[in-house]
Amino acid sequence: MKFSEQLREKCLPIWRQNHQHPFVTGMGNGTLQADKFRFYMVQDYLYLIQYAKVFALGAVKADDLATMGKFAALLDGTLNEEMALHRQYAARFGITGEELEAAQASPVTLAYTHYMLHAAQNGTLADVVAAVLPCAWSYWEIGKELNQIPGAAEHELYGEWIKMYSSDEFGQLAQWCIDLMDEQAEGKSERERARLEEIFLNTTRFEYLFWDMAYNGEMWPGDA
Ligand SMILES: Cc1ncc(CO)c(N)n1
Repeated sequence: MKFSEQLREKCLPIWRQNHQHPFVTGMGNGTLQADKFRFYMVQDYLYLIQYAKVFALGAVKADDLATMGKFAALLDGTLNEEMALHRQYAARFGITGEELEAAQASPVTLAYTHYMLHAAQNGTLADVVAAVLPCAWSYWEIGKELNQIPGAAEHELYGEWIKMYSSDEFGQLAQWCIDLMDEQAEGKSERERARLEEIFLNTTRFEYLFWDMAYNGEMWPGDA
């Protein structure tokens, strides 16, 4: 079994919980309240700013030009395509790009992004990939699953989200991360593989916490 398959298998219970989270199922059947999505969109924008930096660290840690170029493409895709979706949604909610950028990160957004940056900054290229893989892979799977629901991709609010994450373009980037994980795990010691598993497990858990934080509008104590 490929290393990436082993990772996914080990996290399967949480992986399934991510797919079944009411935020996710609510986007699929259109019942998610718009204010929950608005909260998510702002937090996800802040998340993506830091996530983009993890891709930049991937370029720093790569030791061949092809891999550097791919991380540069992932960085560009995040800042200029994925975040353009968020900026469009924000405009519909009456929020400007500047307001988005200046928003306050929630405890979970901060913990998740700092965890990824810490793993990437202190680790090898394999650690960088293990940190970002659940993000790209689970969004692609969720996007494809929601896209199967008749009419979901045409929903006036959630349709664009579903189209973006189920797209072939997003899927190709996710697949590239999966393949790079397998390539990087080859020849690594048991100890190193265990560390990669731990990082993958933790960011998979953070994906769940992120959906939950968005669903419940969780902010800092004392903040609305
Ligand atoms: C929290 C989170 N995980 C993954 C993605 C996919 O890029 C995203 N936009 N947000």
